[in-house]
Amino acid sequence: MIIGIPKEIKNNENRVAITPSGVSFLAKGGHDVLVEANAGIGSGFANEEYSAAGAKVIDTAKEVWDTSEMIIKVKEPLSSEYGFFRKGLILFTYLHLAAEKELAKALTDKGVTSIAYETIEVNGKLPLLTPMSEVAGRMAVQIGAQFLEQPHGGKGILLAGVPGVKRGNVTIIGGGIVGTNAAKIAIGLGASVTLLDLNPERLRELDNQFGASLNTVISNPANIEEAVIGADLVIGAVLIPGAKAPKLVTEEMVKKMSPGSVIVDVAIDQGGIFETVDHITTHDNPTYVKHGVVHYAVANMPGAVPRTSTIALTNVTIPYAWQIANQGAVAAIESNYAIKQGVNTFDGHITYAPVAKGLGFEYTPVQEVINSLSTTIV
Ligand SMILES: NC(=O)C1=CN([C@@H]2O[C@H](COP(=O)(O)OP(=O)(O)OC[C@H]3O[C@@H](n4cnc5c(N)ncnc54)[C@H](O)[C@@H]3O)[C@@H](O)[C@H]2O)C=CC1
Ligand SMILES: CC(=O)C(=O)O
Repeated sequence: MIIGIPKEIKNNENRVAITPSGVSFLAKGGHDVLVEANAGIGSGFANEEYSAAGAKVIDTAKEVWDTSEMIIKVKEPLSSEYGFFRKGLILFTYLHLAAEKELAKALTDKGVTSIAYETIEVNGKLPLLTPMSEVAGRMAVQIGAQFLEQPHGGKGILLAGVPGVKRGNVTIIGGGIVGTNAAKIAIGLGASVTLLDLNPERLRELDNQFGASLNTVISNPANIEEAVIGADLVIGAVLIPGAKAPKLVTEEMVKKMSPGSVIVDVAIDQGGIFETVDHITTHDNPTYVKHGVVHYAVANMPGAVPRTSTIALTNVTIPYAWQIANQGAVAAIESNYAIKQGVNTFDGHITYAPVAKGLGFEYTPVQEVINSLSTTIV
């Protein structure tokens, strides 16, 4: 198969979808890998390393998109890339379509086979989301600590406190991968940490893992309000796979937070959990202040630590890319349930139920679409 790796174009997105060792693996398997010139520079991988690994380095994004049967990316295509879509093209990347109506429309209008990293599922877990959630969870605390500093607009507190001065309060909403990693770092910094989740079993596991250094609280509106109002830093880490994130923190709650507190809405890629987060921010301009509270809502946080993130991401994506490249999309979808769960659009249909519901579009199971096709699709 011809596999294309365009350079990422989102603001400060320095990750790349494949490392030179990933290229070598695919190339040795007989696949042609086209890498756009300088796609790996931000992650510290030079064009020459890709060439040496067996890739063909291509000057323009257009040539990469137009020549490839499968495009592997990191982030969702931006509108300037929609013109490259065509029927049967396989797109393997993060998509977060529940928060991206125009993209969902463009993918279905053009009949792209889009396979989203974040909905590939194995035993109820999301293995292609996990490493980036680990990165973002760990980053959320260091970013929050930075914006609590007065020169960065915060109230001027040190999360760790010092002898004789109390520690800062960190509230984490959602106790999955992001939440657990945020808790680990916040506890390590010496903050007083409260974590809320809907799932009592998850809270039990976290209680066993962190002991008395973590307050675990069941998530409901009253408990969220209490934990948010008393916090210096609130981290949004909720996920309902594929679906738009629920707005759990209301504007009234944010108004009651003390001035100079900080919100880091990691779940912004699925729409965010704070009513007061009304737009996605960027690494260039990461925060805004509303009701005296600093809001951070960057949807590609791992893009700021690209070397770590690229290696962590490609560790988990390459085996799936390998299977899709070897078998073609239809056979890979039919033979691997994890890949089937990743398919968000196929032949003009939305094939992932929570995305369809979130966008108000019709849902068609991918197997139904495949069965209805009389012609063979790659
Ligand atoms: N902004 C960024 O750069 C990045 C964002 N993310 C996003 O972070 C979010 C969280 O991801 P993960 O931790 O991997 O998900 P996860 O599935 O591991 O954890 C989500 C947790 O939310 C809990 N939850 C669901 N409804 C809840 C409610 N009403 N109240 C409290 N907890 C609730 C679930 O029980 C689960 O424990 C996702 O939207 C993910 O895409 C991940 C990586 C980077
Ligand atoms: C999960 C995701 O969207 C990211 O790492 O950018």
